Amino acid sequence: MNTEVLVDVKHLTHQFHLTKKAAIRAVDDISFQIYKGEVFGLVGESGSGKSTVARCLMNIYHPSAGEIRYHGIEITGKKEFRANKKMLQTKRQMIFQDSASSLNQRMKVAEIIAEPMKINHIVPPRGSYAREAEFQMQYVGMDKTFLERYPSELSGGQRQRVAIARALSMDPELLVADEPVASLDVSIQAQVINLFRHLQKEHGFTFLFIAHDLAMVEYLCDRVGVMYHGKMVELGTTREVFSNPQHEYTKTLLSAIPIPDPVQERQRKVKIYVDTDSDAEEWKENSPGHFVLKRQEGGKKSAKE
Ligand SMILES: Nc1ncnc2c1ncn2[C@@H]1O[C@H](COP(=O)(O)OP(=O)(O)OP(=O)(O)O)[C@@H](O)[C@H]1O
Repeated sequence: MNTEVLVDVKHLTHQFHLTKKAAIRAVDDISFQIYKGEVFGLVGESGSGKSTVARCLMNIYHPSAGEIRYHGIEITGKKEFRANKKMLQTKRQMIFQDSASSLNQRMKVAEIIAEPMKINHIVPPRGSYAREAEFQMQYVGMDKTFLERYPSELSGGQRQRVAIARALSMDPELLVADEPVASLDVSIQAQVINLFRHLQKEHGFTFLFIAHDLAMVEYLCDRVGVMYHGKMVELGTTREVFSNPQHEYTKTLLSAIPIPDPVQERQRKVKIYVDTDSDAEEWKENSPGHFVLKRQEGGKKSAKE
């Protein structure tokens, strides 16, 4: 396995501030690396912080703490980001779960695919934007007749292929796909997953694949990180994690029929950190399904349930 590090995440933390005094810690001090050319899977239940990690990696969110290095460059710093903006915007591409809202509904497919090349002043390798769009469409298994259609005239699977074609038009080094098949029919999911596998092998991009479906992760990924409550509780090769899970949560995830555990269910609540006892009371009352913690100096927390 190539162990050249492309993305190096150290002590990444991200909080969403709900009010001046209350915040959700979506990602809580996690560290991991993504190697060049590998498929890295991020799994975990809904709300465990996967999308927040992805968005921090893509500079969509500015992390509350920690650092992210891409090719050794610290990209959370504004100065470094600006100095490397073109490389970071072209060489890292992201595909979202819902292509219906991530694609511009007023543009035809040909324009959608060519748009990032135009914005980034990239000369199309095949001579014209039209030819480049046609090539990318065929690369993702779609007929060129679709180029003249609007996203609303396509099925969910076709739209997701267009989103992939658009991302690949940038010749990315890192592709981040956040639950890219979650909104598709099961039969179409398999096609798109196979397409990802084929494209990754052929193109060789580094791939961060976010999913909650373990079968897909096992099929696609070289290594996997398991997230739980904003923490990365397990990290290893897919084979290691699937054959010998160490963390209780991973074991639960992997068991074919998860057994409901009232203690775990209680812990599964989203944590909200607040400053005072009265805030805690107020949040507790107004936020069923949340676990309210009082912030203490030195980072220690005490439960206020
Ligand atoms: N913009 C936001 N404002 C406030 N809280 C947010 C925001 N985005 C996410 N959160 C909260 O942060 C936590 C982590 O959310 P995140 O979307 O990163 O999890 P996830 O594992 O990707 O979940 P899913 O699989 O449902 O997308 C959740 O508690 C979520 O409610």
